[in-house]
Amino acid sequence: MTSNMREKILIVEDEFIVANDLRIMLQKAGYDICGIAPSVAKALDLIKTKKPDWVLLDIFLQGSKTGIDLAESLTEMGLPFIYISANTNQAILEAAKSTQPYGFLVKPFREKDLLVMLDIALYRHEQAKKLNTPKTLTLAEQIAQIVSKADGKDERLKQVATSLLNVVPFSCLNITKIAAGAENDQVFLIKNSLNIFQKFSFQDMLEQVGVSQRQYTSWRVPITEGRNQFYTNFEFRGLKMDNLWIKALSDHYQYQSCLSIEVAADNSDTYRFTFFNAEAEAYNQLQMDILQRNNEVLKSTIQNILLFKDAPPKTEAIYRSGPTTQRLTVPTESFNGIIGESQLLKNVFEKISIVAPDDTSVLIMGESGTGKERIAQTIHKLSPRKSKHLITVNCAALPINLIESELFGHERGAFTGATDKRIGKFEQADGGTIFLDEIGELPLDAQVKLLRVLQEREIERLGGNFTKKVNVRIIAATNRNLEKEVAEGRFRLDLYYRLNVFPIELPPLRQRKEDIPLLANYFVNRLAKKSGRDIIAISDKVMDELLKYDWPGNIRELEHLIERSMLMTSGNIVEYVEIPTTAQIGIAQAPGTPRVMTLEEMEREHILNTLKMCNGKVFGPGGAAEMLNIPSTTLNSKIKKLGIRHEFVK
Ligand SMILES: Nc1ncnc2c1ncn2[C@@H]1O[C@H](COP(=O)(O)OP(=O)(O)OP(=O)(O)O)[C@@H](O)[C@H]1O
Repeated sequence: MTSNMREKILIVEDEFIVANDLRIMLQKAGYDICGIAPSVAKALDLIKTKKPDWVLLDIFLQGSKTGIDLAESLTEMGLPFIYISANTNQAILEAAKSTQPYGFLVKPFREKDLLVMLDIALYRHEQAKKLNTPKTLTLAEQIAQIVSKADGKDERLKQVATSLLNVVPFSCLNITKIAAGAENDQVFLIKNSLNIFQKFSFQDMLEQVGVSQRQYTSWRVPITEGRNQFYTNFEFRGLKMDNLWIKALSDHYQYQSCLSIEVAADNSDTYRFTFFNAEAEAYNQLQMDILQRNNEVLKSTIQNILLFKDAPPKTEAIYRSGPTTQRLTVPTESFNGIIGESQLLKNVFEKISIVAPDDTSVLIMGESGTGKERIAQTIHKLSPRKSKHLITVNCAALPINLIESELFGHERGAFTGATDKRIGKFEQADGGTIFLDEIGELPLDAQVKLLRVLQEREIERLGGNFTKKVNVRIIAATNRNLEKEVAEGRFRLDLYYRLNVFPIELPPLRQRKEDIPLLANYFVNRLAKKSGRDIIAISDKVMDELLKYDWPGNIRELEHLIERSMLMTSGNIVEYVEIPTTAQIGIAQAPGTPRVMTLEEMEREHILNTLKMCNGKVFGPGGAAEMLNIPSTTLNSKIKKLGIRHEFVK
């Protein structure tokens, strides 16, 4: 690995012994330690006078300011930093993560861990500088974008809730006006098991929880309760005793902690944001500080979304209503075969344009069906390697015992059954690009070998005793949260850092609903051409239904649904679409007459139940495939097709 050995490092740490140990280790490795600061104030002084290249910082320091406060100033100054802390509390990790560090090392650590972490951080920082990587949007930037969107109020509120998840973990957000008798001026955003938010009005919520309006009124819910405070464990139980509404809500959804913050609107009304969590210790002062610093952002949510009245439905649309003979304007391909014009997708196009011409590794993150493979194909197509192969490997579809031989090849006789020599995918991709889909599924042994390819650019066939140089660009994709996989020991940290040099996050379809009409028309047109039919339009009613649905299976689900709708269309206008019911996607179904499940729904439910029984295990003995008596590759493709999310699959 190449390190820039004379990098100047500032250590911000209040425990002298730890700081001194760090200094000795780093100096021995050739770094220049330009100072040790026990507090944020001292650190800021030293930064001015000593001009470090890097900062290593602890979280809890002398004085009232924390390392997380300092991190914000470092970001403004463009100074890269790594946390070194003994604290592994989930809430603190979340708060630290929101400051976008180059790494987090947990004390006590081995000297080797420190040096590897720094080496990788330096490498990533160099790459980021070289590529001028657009930094991930801050919360304020994300919310400014959401506020200016044309989406309806509820949709934008749900998007705000999703963005807030980056700085504070919660399963429910309640925004309420603080005034006597203003209980109707409140909304609840509840996260379901698929991480999708649903909006409930006060009345809806009373119904959900099973509380009558009269009960609520008789409880005299204290209106000033919870001003800028967080309640965990004991205190939360105390709060429930004082506030029967919070008790009813929390008992119903099993919340065990909450955090409340007040925000004043321009019209002098005050609103309270209360976050609820099922963990008993989800909240602490750090998150409160972050939210207080973002007070303006919360205020903008009230001013521009909550108090905003939805305009009557747009009349201008590219789809047509009623029987019509006028042909649809079919979108031309927006960006090299990727359809969509939303701002979120345009940000992705910009990133692709920056990274495609380079050899940098790319990590594409996004839910299943968001188009990760398509993005990988586009990057390859726009790169100087376009005339060479793009080899795709789905790491989840490979049987565990064959993964290494698939990727790196094997010599004849390398293992029982290896009757012939095999050229692995890396060798096949030599000169071109390899796309490693579902990289999060790669077993740890294969991860070690992959790391070696990334570092040394060489492979070794199984059973071979020589190494071979390969010139391959790596694009990886995942629909898992790789950081969580790292934290739980299933994914190597060093490999994560190597792959995460240039991350591209693909937003789910529900966050860019403005792309739905374009995509729907594109699929109708494409399928009509393929089947030689003359289907020319989608009715307004169908398009409205498409726009209302949350699309847990994203673009793949939309494509399948359009395909099915077209089969049921006899004329030349798509007038019927069978949107999956909420019951199918894991949300409680509204009361009403029970309906008969379709075979596909039954299949989905049966697979989900089996996965739950097997703790998400698909392959191997005791796995879901074995129980269902089908090949694991078949089960895997059914899981994909039915839009079963990876939370259910381990
Ligand atoms: N922007 C787009 N425009 C047109 N078609 C798209 C777009 N994005 C995805 N698709 C289509 O949607 C389907 C799913 O896309 P893709 O296979 O790339 O998703 P994925 O994120 O890789 O899914 P998975 O994680 O399940 O492998 C494909 O048929 C693809 O062609």
